[in-house]
Amino acid sequence: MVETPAVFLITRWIYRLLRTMVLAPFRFPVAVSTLVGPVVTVHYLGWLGLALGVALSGAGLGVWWWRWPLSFRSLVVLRALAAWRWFWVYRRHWQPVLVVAGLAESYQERQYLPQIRRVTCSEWADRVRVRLVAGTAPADFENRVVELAHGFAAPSCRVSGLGPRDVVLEFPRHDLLAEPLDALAVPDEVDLCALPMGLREDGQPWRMRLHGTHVLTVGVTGAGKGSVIWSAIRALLPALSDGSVRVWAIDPKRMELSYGRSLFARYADSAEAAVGLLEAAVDDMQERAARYAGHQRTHVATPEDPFVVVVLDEVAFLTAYHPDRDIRRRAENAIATLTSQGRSVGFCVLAALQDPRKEVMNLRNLFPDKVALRLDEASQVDMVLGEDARDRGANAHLIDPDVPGVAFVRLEGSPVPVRVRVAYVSDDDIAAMATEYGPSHGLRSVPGEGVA
Ligand SMILES: Nc1ncnc2c1ncn2[C@@H]1O[C@H](COP(=O)(O)OP(=O)(O)OP(=O)(O)O)[C@@H](O)[C@H]1O
Repeated sequence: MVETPAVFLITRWIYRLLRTMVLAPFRFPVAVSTLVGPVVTVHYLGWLGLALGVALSGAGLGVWWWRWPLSFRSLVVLRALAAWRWFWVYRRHWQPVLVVAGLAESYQERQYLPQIRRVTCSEWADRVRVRLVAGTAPADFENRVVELAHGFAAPSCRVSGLGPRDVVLEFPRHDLLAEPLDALAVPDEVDLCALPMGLREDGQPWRMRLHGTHVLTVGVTGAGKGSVIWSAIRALLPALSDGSVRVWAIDPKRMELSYGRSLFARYADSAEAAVGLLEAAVDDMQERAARYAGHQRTHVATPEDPFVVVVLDEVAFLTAYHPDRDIRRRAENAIATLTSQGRSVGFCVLAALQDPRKEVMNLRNLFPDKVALRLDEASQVDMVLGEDARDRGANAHLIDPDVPGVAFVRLEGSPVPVRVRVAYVSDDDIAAMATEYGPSHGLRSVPGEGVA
């Protein structure tokens, strides 16, 4: 083994120290001027000058905070917080946490650590930009999100790539989704590509697309699947009353959707009727597709050609649990046809499911969008959100049972799953929705017999 001579080590330390001192005013101009400014002031103007300077700066900051609180918050408060968090949390614990988590690399008896490049704070999270050790990959961090979150005392950690050799670790400081959300206000206008559903963990509204897609909501019993369905229906209400959107509902449990029955253009609660409803949807869809062929490539929702949302609660009842094989086969065929052909002609399936295993539901890949509420096992997360989702922090199997309505979803254009909480639409809300929007919508449903 070759030992590095002490003189080399000392020279390297001195070089590093000098480099830090020279670069510090450029890297941390505010911190350096806050430290150096008072010393220079005392030197040239004395203590009275310093007192005056402090008073003037304090007054200036006060006016800034009072007149422009938003810019004060982002340019002063959050930056000061970032500097503090960099120093107190990340810098201080960086080496032990990374070594214990197995993210430090060794080469020829020397240890190489990924370097913190920058820490920034948003209202809800810290973002730590990290320079990787050459020869390592972002996936090393993705595989250690649980260790990193615990190591820096954060509720979770999410990793995203930022060009070659750079990753960003996002650590929430507190959980904005801890409290339940009441049902959201009914929007004035319906945007089928962005229905207001709840809140994202970064404090932004969570909006869900229905147009041009199908959505599968998966979660154990009591995870909040009903909230996803009802929040979507609530966001559609104005379009239900003007007739440009129609909801066809299948309610095998006869519990979830029956409250709002008067909102649905069609409703079925028995297996036979449910399959009839699905097949009727396929017929309508195919008739529309034939009409559009060669004339129209995209669907625009109008009362003449409404956007049809087929809401399917506990889809496994039809595809796996029903004793009649013929029912299961017909249901699967109809769902597969609707999901594979319905998107461009204005048919959308919004389905809920408890158990995502293949033997229960082998059509899940026909749903482009998934909502993963609390799940039983890690392997189920892979089934719903894809194999890489847990590596990116989407641990839906670790969602606390005390926070129903919390889920992971992938937003458009981003591979990183986002944690959201769907608003809770209570039975009273549903009753009020049915009273206000139901009768004018003119429902014709035959309970128990299915298709109206
Ligand atoms: N978004 C939410 N926010 C807060 N609490 C919720 C939310 N969604 C559901 N809950 C609570 O959890 C309970 C169960 O919810 P819900 O019936 O929607 O779950 P589910 O997934 O549909 O279950 P099941 O499969 O048994 O029907 C509700 O009665 C309510 O108290």
